[in-house]
Amino acid sequence: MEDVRTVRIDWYPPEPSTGAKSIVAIGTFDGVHLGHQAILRSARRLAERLEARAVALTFDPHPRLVVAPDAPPPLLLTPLSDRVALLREYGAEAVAVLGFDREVAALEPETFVSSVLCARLQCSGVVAGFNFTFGRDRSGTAATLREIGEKLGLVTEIVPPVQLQGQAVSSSLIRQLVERGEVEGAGQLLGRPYRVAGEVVRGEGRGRQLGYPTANIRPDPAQQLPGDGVYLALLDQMPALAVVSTRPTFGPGARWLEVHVVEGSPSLYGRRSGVEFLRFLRPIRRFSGVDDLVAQIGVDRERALEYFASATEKRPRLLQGGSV
Ligand SMILES: Cc1cc2nc3c(=O)[nH]c(=O)nc-3n(C[C@H](O)[C@H](O)[C@H](O)COP(=O)(O)O)c2cc1C
Ligand SMILES: Nc1ncnc2c1ncn2[C@@H]1O[C@H](COP(=O)(O)OP(=O)(O)O)[C@@H](O)[C@H]1O
Repeated sequence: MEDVRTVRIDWYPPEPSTGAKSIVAIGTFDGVHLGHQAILRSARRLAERLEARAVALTFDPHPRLVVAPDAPPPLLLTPLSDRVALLREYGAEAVAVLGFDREVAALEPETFVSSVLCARLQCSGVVAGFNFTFGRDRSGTAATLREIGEKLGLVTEIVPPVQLQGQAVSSSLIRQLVERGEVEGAGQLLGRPYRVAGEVVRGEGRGRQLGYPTANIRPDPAQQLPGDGVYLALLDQMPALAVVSTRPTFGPGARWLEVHVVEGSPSLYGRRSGVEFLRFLRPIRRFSGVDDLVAQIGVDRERALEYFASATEKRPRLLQGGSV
């Protein structure tokens, strides 16, 4: 397919202002981590210099789902709506979401740049990460992008890898940390706590009987959940304990995310709530009886109260959504 007029592009906000030239920050951007944030900052700076608009171009579904359909699907750090919001928060004035399919994946690199970037996005400059690949068989690399861009008169910037404590920041590294329950490390690479959002649904009412009601959150099934464990967390900014488990004490079932707000009794059913994971507290255990479980939850709650008392003292912005 060399006619790209039919390639689907959704804009956020919906109507791009017509005629304005754009500087396009391009990538899958899952996680919108420190490396992605550096790309967005470069695009914003370039846009200001060239009096253009900073646009983030991202792909949905995740390209790996399309190019490797038989492999297990990658679990996302940021479902699309979160990703779009974060791209805007970190500097994109508009976000363009390219409907990624086999035809887009098969475009020649030159066609992608001239027809998608230049014709559809009115691009006058492009910014990508050092390891960006695109086009047929991922034959386009950052170097190819620079080469084609220069031929077409585009300003091109390639952002080198961002490192933290000697490690290159990457979505797959963050995914591994989240999966292992290392949410603090993941948060450092993201530049903010790892967040999972979803609707609060009714459970079996057991939590309330135990004296510790828990809001059951139903996340997007395509999002990576932290590994099983009890975590210090914020639920819509409220200090909380988040539990990821199969509830082994009551006979293992499906994996759930549930959250106990440590002070107060907010009414949460039906609401869309966000859980920010701050720190791993302990692994899940199978208790021999309900009394032991309740005693342990009491200890967990004490530790949470202590943590939040000292954290808010040291970092007053904690409860206003400041990074921890
Ligand atoms: C802070 C906290 C820690 C918990 N830890 C465990 C645990 O280690 N093992 C376990 O089987 N259940 C644990 N639970 C209990 C269950 O996950 C769950 O809260 C209880 O079964 C209530 O379920 P319900 O939502 O159906 O009412 C914990 C609950 C809380 C609030
Ligand atoms: N401190 C609290 N933390 C979490 N949820 C609370 C809290 N206080 C009240 N709730 C409410 O109680 C509900 C959970 O009660 P629970 O008995 O565990 O119910 P169920 O398992 O049936 O959802 C939550 O969805 C929320 O609306």
